[in-house]
Amino acid sequence: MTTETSASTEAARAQIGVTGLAVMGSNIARNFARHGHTVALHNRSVAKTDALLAEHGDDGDFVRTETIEEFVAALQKPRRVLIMVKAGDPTDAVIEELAGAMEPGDIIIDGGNALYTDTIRREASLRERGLHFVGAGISGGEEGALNGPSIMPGGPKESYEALGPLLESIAAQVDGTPCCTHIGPDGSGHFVKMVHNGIEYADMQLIGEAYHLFRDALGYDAERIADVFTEWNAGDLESYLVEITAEVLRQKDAKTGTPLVDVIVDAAEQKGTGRWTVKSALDLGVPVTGIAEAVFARALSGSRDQRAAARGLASGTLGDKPTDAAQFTEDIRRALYASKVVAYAQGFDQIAAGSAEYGWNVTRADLATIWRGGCIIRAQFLNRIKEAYDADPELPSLILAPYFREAIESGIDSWRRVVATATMLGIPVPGFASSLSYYDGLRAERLPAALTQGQRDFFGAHTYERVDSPGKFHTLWSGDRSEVVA
Ligand SMILES: NC(=O)C1=CN([C@@H]2O[C@H](COP(=O)(O)OP(=O)(O)OC[C@H]3O[C@@H](n4cnc5c(N)ncnc54)[C@H](OP(=O)(O)O)[C@@H]3O)[C@@H](O)[C@H]2O)C=CC1
Ligand SMILES: O=C(CO)[C@H](O)[C@H](O)COP(=O)(O)O
Repeated sequence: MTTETSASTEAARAQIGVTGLAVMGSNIARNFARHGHTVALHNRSVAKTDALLAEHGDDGDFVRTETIEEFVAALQKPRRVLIMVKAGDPTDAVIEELAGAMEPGDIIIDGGNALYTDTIRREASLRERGLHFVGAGISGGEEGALNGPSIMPGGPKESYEALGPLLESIAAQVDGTPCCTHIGPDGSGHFVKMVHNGIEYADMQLIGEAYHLFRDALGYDAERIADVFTEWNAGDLESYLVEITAEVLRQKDAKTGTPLVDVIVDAAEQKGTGRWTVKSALDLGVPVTGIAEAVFARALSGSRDQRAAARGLASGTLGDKPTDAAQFTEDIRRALYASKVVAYAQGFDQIAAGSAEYGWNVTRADLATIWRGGCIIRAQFLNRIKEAYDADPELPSLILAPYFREAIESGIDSWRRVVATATMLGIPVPGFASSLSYYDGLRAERLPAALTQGQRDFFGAHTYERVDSPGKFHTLWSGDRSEVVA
């Protein structure tokens, strides 16, 4: 049923309003309408509203509006408005305009990729004006927005009571459970979405490294590599990203007839959520090496002038390529799985640290549950993560969960062979290598940090702890080098 009436001609009847009708907003609006909700539509430039109605007006019951006043007037109370515009200043501008037209008790939801500290600020400021502000991470891209995204709403618990059923109705469903749950107060929803994207970066980087090894160590063409990823997608690596990797690798370029991947410039771009994740991890003191390497790998790939200037640098003596392709393929699979576990473990550690820092009480098992469907990192694997956190919500590291521990310990030799082989062939594998180093660091009996502490005490009297006595100590390095209690 299509209803393309103007809001000024009828009473407020829309259950939800969506402002910002680009890729994400238009598809989410259609998703709401397809689930039987009446949706008020608004976009800064009316052309997008009209295009949506012209192409998809049959999806359900829409209310066309042009101005913010008309838009707000079209909504049932308490009014619920989903903002899907560019993050940053545009979001602030839209919030300000909406807040001026809305009433206490109404709910503004920001579904964009906002920085969580902006969300904390916005929530506090709107709360003072009597409005509920919900920062909701939404993942799934265009397809997910239309057919069921993963939704991570933060904000006041009471606003979730008015909002939850609506959001859950359009979210992806896995085993009858919606991929949407209340995450916690203020910026928690956008924080976990940010870390989700950081994990997305790490996962993509690791898949890219596997592809690189197949191409340059085994000499496989894109089609053959696609076959491997397709096969892997039927096993414990089953995931959206592995699935689309095969599709991208199989795609032929219409102009040249060669695999599309071979004509795409090898410079990865980024909008910023991966970088935010790493900055936040630095502030929280959580080592997210897999995510950081992925962000830096994109930056390196994009340093085109520097790379062009460095192209003739010597490789040194390289080793032999693997002779047993089947064995090396299995090694790469196990290295990919183990490195993935590390990247997810680090991301979940960051979520625990952020939750503790801001007092959010985020339940990691709930996150694993709602990331099983709809989002970019959706994977079989997340069922195992959910089980691990269900069994022990305070698990010190995902790596220690029996299932993951077994997977890593049984694949450790493969992991080492892959990193060693890549190093001997001059193939960069920052994701595989740093994950392995993290794993070795985590399990180490004794790290060289003792020396770091000694050096710090030497040049700055920063003190150290002893293995055999409590308290802090300092050596009089520029005196008689005796030790004093600090
Ligand atoms: N694309 C994706 O796959 C995903 C995107 N997101 C996030 O969702 C949000 C929407 O993404 P997407 O659909 O790609 O759209 P864009 O991020 O490209 O934003 C375009 C929309 O923002 C509106 N806009 C821009 N500036 C202003 C302004 N100053 N005032 C009012 N409206 C403004 C545009 O209106 P106009 O038409 O008038 O220019 C248009 O509706 C973003 O925050 C994005 O980060 C989240 C998950 C996935
Ligand atoms: O939020 C998303 C998915 O969950 C976007 O797809 C993501 O922003 C893409 O990031 P980038 O452009 O930095 O690769």
